[in-house]
Amino acid sequence: MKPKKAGSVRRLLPYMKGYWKECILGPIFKLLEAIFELIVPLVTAKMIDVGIANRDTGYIWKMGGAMFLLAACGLAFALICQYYASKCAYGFGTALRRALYRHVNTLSHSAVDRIGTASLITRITSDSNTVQSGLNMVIRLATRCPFLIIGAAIMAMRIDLKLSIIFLIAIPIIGVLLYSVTCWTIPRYGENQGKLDNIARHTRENLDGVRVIRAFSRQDEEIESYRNDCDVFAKRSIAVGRVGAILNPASFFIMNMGIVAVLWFGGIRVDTGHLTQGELTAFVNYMTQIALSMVRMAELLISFNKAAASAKRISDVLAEEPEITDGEKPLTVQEQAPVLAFDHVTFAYPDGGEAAIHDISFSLRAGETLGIIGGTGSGKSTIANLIPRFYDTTEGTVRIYGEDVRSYTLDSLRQIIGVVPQKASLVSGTIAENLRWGDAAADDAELEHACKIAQAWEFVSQTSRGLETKVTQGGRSLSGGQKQRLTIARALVGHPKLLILDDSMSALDYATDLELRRQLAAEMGDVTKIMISQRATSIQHADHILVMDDGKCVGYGTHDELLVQCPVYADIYHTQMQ
Ligand SMILES: Nc1ncnc2c1ncn2[C@@H]1O[C@H](COP(=O)(O)OP(=O)(O)OP(=O)(O)O)[C@@H](O)[C@H]1O
Repeated sequence: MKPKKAGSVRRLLPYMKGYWKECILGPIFKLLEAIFELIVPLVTAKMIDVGIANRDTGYIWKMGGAMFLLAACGLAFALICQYYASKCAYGFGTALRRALYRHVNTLSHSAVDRIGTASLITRITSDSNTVQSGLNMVIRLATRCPFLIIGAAIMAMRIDLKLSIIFLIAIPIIGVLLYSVTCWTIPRYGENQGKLDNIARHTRENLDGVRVIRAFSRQDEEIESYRNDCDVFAKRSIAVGRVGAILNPASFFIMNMGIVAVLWFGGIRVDTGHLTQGELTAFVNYMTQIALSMVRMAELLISFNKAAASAKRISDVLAEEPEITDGEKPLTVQEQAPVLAFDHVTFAYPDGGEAAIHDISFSLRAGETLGIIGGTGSGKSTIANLIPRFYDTTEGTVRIYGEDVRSYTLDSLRQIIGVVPQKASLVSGTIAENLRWGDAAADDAELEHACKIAQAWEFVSQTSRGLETKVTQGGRSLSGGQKQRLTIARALVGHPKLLILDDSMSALDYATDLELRRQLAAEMGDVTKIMISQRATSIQHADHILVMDDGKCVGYGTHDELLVQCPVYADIYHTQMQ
């Protein structure tokens, strides 16, 4: 197994491809807006010192017009910047979400188990949105705020250097405040997203298991437990928000105290003739610009920190290298070689402790059927999971047509295998759309044929729309047995060479189970089948039966042989026959 690498925010940069132009032009237009903003106080000063002092109405109108023009240009530049920022941020967000979704689909089952589906959903949705908003904010403010702070400070210093000492004291105080709050909040934003994962996991489990919750009258307990998760998230978010919220008023307070000082000492300097009234007004305007920019800078930092925490979480997923890597050659059918062989296979789930199966060996030729039986948790599904490489073996080799499954490309390997998982799962859409997952090109006649073998045609044909009947999310509109039959039909549509039925007939009544097995034998005689079941009657006619107990093979042979040689099998069979 490849070690898990830590993600870095730099990993997200490639998704900016195609948006660098907007990312550069946006801040340039914002800078132009800021330059116009810096000129306004100078025009105001002229208006007061020349226009008002000399009661020159024409001059006042002229300066008023200049201010209007500056404002109009500033607005136009701001709008252009907003356009570029949105285009870049939304484009980047979309590319990131797509890449993340694509990458999650390449991850091995163990990586998905480790990260958790709920956390993956939060990362694809909430975290991507946070990064997207953060980028939008950075494009709009990251250059403008420092530029305005430095620019306004220089302009103010040009007006009166001595008076500037006041904001030269105020700015570092605010800087220290910003730095301290940022250092405190950054790690907490990351932790909070983790709490959001808990809420997502809880929501998912509760919605999936809503019927069980009602059956056990657990609504009150589940609501209480969900409320606790939400409370923890809310409390932590409020705590971080509170500290973040100090920034605005504290920065304003410090800057406003500075403005009071400027007005106080500036008034004295106006009296002594060192400063004009217009210059003092311009000075105060620059102070206000600095204050506002500092506050916006604080908001930017908060937004940036949130985005950085989310970017790290996304990057961690992107850093996961697919453990199941593609083999080199496409699978080709070899008539002479066994279709499937397990050669001393041992497998332990990552983080699962002891091996789930130990030293399993068997071999199957074309058209043969293997029945696997054993108690709960004995390792039956684990054997099935290793064939299409949902997991790779820890020791030993799984071979198809005589070659290690790892040598084949995943697509060609999985194309010849029809898997019917233990948990029947369908997606929203029509029955036909679900069945065509097996083979997108299959026509209606093929779908009908597959349904007939899987004993699904009877109920499908009875619905008013037949194959075009809608299936609700997860197949909730169907009974357990109907879902199982459709998932079997879906696997058959793909014309597999190897069919794996993982306890897929448990919801069928005995007569349907029998008829299904008859049809499979008659219509799919050349297909190699693995039938996992808890029912001895479902597998007793198989060519070979593998008996599993606590991860070990405790019997291998035909039904008659095992009745004599394998006490575990004999026990299961006789108990079920009673
Ligand atoms: N994703 C997983 N991560 C860790 N351990 C797992 C995982 N899946 C299964 N196991 C463990 O591996 C062992 C074998 O599980 P497996 O699902 O193969 O049993 P099974 O015989 O198919 O059981 P059942 O008949 O109940 O479906 C069990 O102890 C189980 O707890």
